[in-house]
Amino acid sequence: MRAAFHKMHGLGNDFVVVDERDRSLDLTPRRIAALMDRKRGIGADQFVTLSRPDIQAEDGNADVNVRFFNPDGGEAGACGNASRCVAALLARESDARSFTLRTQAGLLAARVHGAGEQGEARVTVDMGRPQLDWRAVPLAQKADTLRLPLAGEPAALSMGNPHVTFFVDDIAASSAGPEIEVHELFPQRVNAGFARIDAPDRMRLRVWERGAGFTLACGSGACAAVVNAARRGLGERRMTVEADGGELLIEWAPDDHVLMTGPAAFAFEGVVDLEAFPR
Ligand SMILES: N[C@H](CCC[C@H](N)C(=O)O)C(=O)O
Repeated sequence: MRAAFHKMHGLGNDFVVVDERDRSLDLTPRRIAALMDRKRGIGADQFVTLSRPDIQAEDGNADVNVRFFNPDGGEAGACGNASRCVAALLARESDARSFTLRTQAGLLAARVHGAGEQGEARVTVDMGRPQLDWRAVPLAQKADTLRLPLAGEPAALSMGNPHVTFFVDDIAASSAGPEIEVHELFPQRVNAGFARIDAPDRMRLRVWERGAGFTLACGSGACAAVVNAARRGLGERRMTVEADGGELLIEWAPDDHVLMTGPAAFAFEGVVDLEAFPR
């Protein structure tokens, strides 16, 4: 079975996007992982599938259903950079510039500001409300998510996927990612962000992503880091987040929704023979 795909990225956090709106593809976790393999497959940080929304769904009509998968084959409830890319893709198909994406995290509103054919679009996604309760992160036991009982006293929350944020002085020294990802406190594992506050409205951030390792940028991680910084009184509710791959603008709005604005770029398109990859 041959499948068309779009290779896209948000600040270097890159994705293979496949479209199942017209036909289902024979995708298994093992095949998805193989397609993301940078040596054997197309190569990407995450794999994204689009499918037709169920118009009977009680939570309102979405333009598209979106699922996100990590290189280890695990599924993630949210992916900020990929959400911007999906909106930019939809903006190439019509004159519309506002879209509703149904993800595991819920319905996300996206607005595309100028979708260039090959250039970068600038997209704002409403990533919804952060979930601050320990059960929502989730944690394995009751704890104050503002200061977890771990070295470095990080803060934790869910953006539809689990995040923990360490506030550090030396970003380069942040090497605890792999251990934190699989720490027993996080039954669904966790994305570990290391944030250095440079000004009340500016931070530097690196994220060891669950199932992927350090990436050039992490959209949901940037949302988590800004909310956690504001909760701790370390930053304002609107901050520029400087990732390795570039900058995102994050605002924890007065209505408790987190708005993320940044680029979405088209790299190339292709067709892949899925049978060449193990089921
Ligand atoms: N590794 C993340 C998913 C991708 C998040 C990141 N790429 C983003 O832009 O939000 C997780 O397992 O929850």
